[in-house]
Amino acid sequence: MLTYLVLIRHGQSVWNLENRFTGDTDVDLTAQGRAEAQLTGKKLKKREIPFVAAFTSMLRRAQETLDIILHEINQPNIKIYKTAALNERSYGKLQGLNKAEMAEKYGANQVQLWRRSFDEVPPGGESLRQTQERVLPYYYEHIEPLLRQQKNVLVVAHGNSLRALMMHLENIGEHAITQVDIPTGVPRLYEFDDVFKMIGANYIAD
Ligand SMILES: O=C(O)[C@H](O)COP(=O)(O)O
Repeated sequence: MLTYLVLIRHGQSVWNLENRFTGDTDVDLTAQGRAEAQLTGKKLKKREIPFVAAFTSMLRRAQETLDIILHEINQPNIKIYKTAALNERSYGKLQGLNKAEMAEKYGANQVQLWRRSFDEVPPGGESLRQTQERVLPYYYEHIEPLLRQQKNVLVVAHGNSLRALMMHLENIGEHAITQVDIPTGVPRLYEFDDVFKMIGANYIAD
């Protein structure tokens, strides 16, 4: 018997669309973001995976994405957990500012480091390492035990809180993670065998 973990970055948000640093600012989904969530729900419904639990952050772009998915898959007994541990990494003073304008002001290289490196701390915000230091303890305590009991789990969170988790799940190093970008609203499916060995990690295309 296989066990499944599905990670999903929320659908496109208003500030994704406007190319602004978002971090833990609570912004809404766009119409496209809601459509992405709906499509994800349809893809998951086709797989007929029975989930026992769904985890999301305290931010409404993730919660709304999860609501739309749950509506599509129609499994009313899924237990829902909301936690700030899965919130997006804080971008501190960059939040609200335009990414392209910041690249003009500080240089594309610096902006890329703030966005993708493991250790660089954005002004007043969190590095990916610091994000991982809150995401992983939550994962070990609340999510991994369910998977080890062969229970299927859904996680709807954010680009960087999920990159932090992916590093652990897929054994991605501090250098390699700089190349990893997670698309909005596309489910990533992990399959584990009955001794909790990962046997697959793929985005679900259809
Ligand atoms: O916080 C943000 O701006 C986005 O959710 C993720 O942005 P990034 O791709 O710049 O890390």
